[in-house]
Amino acid sequence: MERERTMRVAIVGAGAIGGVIAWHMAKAGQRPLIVARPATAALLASDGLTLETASSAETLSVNATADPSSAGVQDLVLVGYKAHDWPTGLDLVTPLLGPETIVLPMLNGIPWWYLDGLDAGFGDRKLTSVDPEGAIAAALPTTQVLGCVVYVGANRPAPNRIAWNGRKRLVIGEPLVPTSARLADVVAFLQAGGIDAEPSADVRSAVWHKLLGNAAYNPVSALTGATIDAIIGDPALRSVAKSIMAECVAVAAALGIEDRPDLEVRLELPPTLVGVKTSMLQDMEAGRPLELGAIAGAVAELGRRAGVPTPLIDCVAALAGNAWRQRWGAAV
Ligand SMILES: NC(=O)C1=CN([C@@H]2O[C@H](COP(=O)(O)OP(=O)(O)OC[C@H]3O[C@@H](n4cnc5c(N)ncnc54)[C@H](OP(=O)(O)O)[C@@H]3O)[C@@H](O)[C@H]2O)C=CC1
Ligand SMILES: CC(C)(CO)C(=O)C(=O)O
Repeated sequence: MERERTMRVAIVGAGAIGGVIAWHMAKAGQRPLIVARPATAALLASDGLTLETASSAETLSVNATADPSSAGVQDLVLVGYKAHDWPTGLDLVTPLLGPETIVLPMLNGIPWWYLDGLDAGFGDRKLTSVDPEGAIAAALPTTQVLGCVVYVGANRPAPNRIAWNGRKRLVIGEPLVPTSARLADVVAFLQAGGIDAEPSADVRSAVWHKLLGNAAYNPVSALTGATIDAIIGDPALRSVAKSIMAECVAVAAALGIEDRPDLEVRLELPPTLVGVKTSMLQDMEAGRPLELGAIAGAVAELGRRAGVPTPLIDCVAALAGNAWRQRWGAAV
């Protein structure tokens, strides 16, 4: 309880997900420090952070800075970058870190730390598709990281305005041990901040559970413009999504994940995802890079190491990357 009151907490990257989490924590009175690039930080500091839903909009004042070194060492740093922004975004994260700081990466896909701590011989621990130069692993020892799986639906129509579709669930777990006191502390702190945080004793299984949907829907949505319900409702796209899920399950099984989901059940649509554009479709429409490395490339990379082919994942990712280049004219 004492730790809860005195915890120094920063949220780096207040995009759609960081914004939803920051807004709820601010609403609960926790006032985390938001660290962002200068334009976003200035707007947040002057105009506050607005969360809008289908029926409401509320603006809260927030603490925001573009200068993490002025903030000093934090107890907990939540990071809301897309996977490919982590290497360049480290500059805003590292000044906040001391030896005891816990880093909570709120991201989709296979995280850079995935192979650290696994006994099986799948080659070295570096995942080229998500940490090409090893910069993230070098800056953030896995001992300081808590794994995190994000169940939130949101987009960001303006840098200080978040459109929220609902859900604010974070599944959090230790990468190297099943549980710990710090995991319980972080979960309790986030719950006190209004976040539906829950601990997982097997965060890698939780990563795969969520990834099945992202791998199946996000690249297909970027290619077709379809919302998730439209993909599931179209027999041909549903079949593609199901086959991608099957490839993911095969890779996960080869890596020792025991969860064998019924894919027809996995393809049932939760009401919260009706009409939802995936984050990758939002990126395709806005000309922002696609998060293909973490959501498709890393599955393929792990598959290669474990001897499991992923031809459909490779094909759909190649098509989505090519479609982005055709539309936006640069490398992705
Ligand atoms: N959106 C969604 O519904 C969901 C997203 N996710 C996952 O959550 C993660 C975050 O996604 P989301 O919130 O949508 O992403 P957004 O694109 O909305 O936000 C990304 C944030 O990162 C910041 N950023 C990017 N590059 C840098 C950099 N080099 N230095 C500093 N800041 C940087 C941006 O800053 P700036 O303000 O300056 O632009 C922005 O605040 C992703 O892995 C995504 O897949 C998971 C579930 C649902
Ligand atoms: C589950 C889903 C589709 C929710 O928005 C998501 O994770 C994403 O958009 O990347």
